[in-house]
Amino acid sequence: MKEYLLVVLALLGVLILGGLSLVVPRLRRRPEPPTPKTEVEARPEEELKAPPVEAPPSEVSTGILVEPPPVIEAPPAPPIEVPEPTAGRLVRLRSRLSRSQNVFGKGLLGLLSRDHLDEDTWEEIEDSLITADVGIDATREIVDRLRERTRVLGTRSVGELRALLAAELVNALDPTLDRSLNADPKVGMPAVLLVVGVNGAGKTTTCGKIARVLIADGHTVLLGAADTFRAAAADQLETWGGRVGAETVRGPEAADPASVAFDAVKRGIDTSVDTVLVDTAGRLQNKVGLMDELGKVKRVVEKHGPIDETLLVLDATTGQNGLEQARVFTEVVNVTGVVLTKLDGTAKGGIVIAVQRKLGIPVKLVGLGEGPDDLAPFDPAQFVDALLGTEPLARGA
Ligand SMILES: Nc1nc2c(ncn2[C@@H]2O[C@H](COP(=O)(O)OP(=O)(O)OP(=O)(O)O)[C@@H](O)[C@H]2O)c(=O)[nH]1
Repeated sequence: MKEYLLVVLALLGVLILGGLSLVVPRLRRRPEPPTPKTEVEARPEEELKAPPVEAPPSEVSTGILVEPPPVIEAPPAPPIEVPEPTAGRLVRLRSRLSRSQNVFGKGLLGLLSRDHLDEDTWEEIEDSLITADVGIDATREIVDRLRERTRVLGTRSVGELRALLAAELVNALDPTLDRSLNADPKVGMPAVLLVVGVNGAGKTTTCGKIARVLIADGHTVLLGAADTFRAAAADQLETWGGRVGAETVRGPEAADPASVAFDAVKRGIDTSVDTVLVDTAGRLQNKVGLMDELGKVKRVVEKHGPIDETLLVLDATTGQNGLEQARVFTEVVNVTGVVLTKLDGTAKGGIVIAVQRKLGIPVKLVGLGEGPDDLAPFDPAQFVDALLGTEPLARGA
């Protein structure tokens, strides 16, 4: 009996120990926080079910032709612009000369209208002209002639004085000079225009604007990007050309400018355009190597035939300093015309007179703003009318 009791107790002990080993680990383990459901998991199952995909009916099984996927067309090329006509541009842009108008129209006319034109007044007139960059020699001539004519005239009305001043200024601008652009082709050969000047004068912009001037006047034009020094210049020129449908010939970066210019003229001959306009890199007149390079561009282009026009682009805001630069250019290439840019940004509009006197070369075009058609053929009478604020038809000089 005792033995039987011991066996029962031993069995009970085993059962109790076994039960504890099952319960204790459960009690020790801390419950894990529930992991937040992702947005997708949070959505009801129904929602997650993809809509049923219908298989396209097969042509074989249905006998119906399946349309091919639509062809995505390239965006249409921007329309070719029609540049403004060149006639009347200077009249349209006359207000751009407002800073110079203050000197000539208001300042000079005010002085001339004084009751007594004494020595001090004449000195003031002289100073105004010199400040407006007319240049000393031209100023002396203009003032001497004005003194003489006002003395002869005796009493003077404002209208008469305005007419006298206008006549003297037009005379100083030499209205007899030929200012037309030589841009007409010869038999089998386009006219070739070379555009030169110092850095930042506005050559590339002016090339683009000249292309528009020529196209407005009925020419076909090809542009040559021989400014291989400034990486963006060729892109800039190409954009200008693209707007008016003119092709641009360019070379690889840092290519020999003479070879790009040569290729451009060759392409112009092959495609029978009327005019090839060659843009060159800006260069300082005192850099001998760069000036020699310009001479080479000219010589290489001339293997095709003579250059018809070499335009020197001058920044009007550089005033008298620009004149010395200009002189050196005329020694290296045969400059036939001047383009005076940025006249809209200066009160020194008299620089037109000084440039022509110093270089003996006509100003053919003037830049009066950054807009694509803000380049005008230069006309002395219209320019003086604009400077003096005179109505074009009212000027009786
Ligand atoms: N206000 C005004 N700005 C002008 C005129 N002509 C050119 N410019 C500006 O002058 C700046 C220089 O023009 P660019 O054509 O790049 O000059 P660039 O001579 O080719 O320059 P480089 O190749 O560096 O020698 C540009 O911001 C033009 O918009 C103008 O008549 N009036």
